Amino acid sequence: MMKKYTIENSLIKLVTIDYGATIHQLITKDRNGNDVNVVISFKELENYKHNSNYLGASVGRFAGRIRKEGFKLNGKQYDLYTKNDAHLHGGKEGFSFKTWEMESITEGENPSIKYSYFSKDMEEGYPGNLKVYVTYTLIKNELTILFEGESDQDTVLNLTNHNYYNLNGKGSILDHELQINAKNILDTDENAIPTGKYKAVESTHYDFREKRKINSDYEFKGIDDTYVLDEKEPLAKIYSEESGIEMIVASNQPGVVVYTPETMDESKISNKPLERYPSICFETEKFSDSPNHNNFLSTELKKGEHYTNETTLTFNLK
Ligand SMILES: OC[C@H]1O[C@@H](O)[C@H](O)[C@@H](O)[C@H]1O
Repeated sequence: MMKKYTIENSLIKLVTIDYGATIHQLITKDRNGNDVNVVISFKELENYKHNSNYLGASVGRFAGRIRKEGFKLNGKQYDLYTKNDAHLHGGKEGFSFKTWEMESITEGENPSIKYSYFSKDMEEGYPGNLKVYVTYTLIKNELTILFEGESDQDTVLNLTNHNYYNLNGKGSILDHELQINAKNILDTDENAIPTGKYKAVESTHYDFREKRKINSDYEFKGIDDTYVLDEKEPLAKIYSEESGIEMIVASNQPGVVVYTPETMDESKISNKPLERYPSICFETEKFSDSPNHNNFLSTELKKGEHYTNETTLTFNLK
């Protein structure tokens, strides 16, 4: 049985489940004071077990992709599970498909909930006994998602949360206004594996350096790419005129995978109705395939070293 836990303050209510340490619902108020669930949610918790979208889940041991040849660490070759010629989101059964331990939950002004997961040495082909944690904390109009980890051997680690946002709680994100402070995205091959080069967003539908409606200026063709974040706040910002809700994304990570599926299986989802391009993910993380690229920030986690990925979502009303 999956266990569901709710934390809330006067502005935000967060419902998580221990399976995948998943965010099930993230509820805030629109400008008329009505509740809006700003993430896409499955109706039945059971559906998170067959979650090929990784809806709301904590993703690991390696969020994103690693090339089919695996990787080398300290001169040793590590082979990984592959599908469609790539290793995706930690393998066949990554952290999104594990039951995490609920470590602690607090109430009051700044409520929080902390989950942990212990990944054994060589689980999914990765070296090192690894303990990871995710802590969700609400402070006023902010949700902070803090991932931490420690291993007893050198390993690689790249964690992220996989929420699908829609600031109206339904419909489409095409009318949302988006800003991403990135002049480059990662260039990728036919298997969505980075080539190691950057590609300028200038004069393409990827360019959100100036805030604009997603479907304006360029024909929107969907995005499934890594933005290389410029060190400028905010990393990303999204706003819906309809609800008046603005969400600001801040993170200590170098990249954000922006993913906008064209459709989602509405029969299993509680947000209704859904339209074309129903949601957008902001997966703040290090780059895909980093273990095979010396020019990318390293995803190596040395024995005993402490890993942190801290991402904060701020909700404002306009
Ligand atoms: O459905 C899960 C999705 O996860 C994203 O992070 C990834 O970039 C997409 O290609 C897709 O695999």
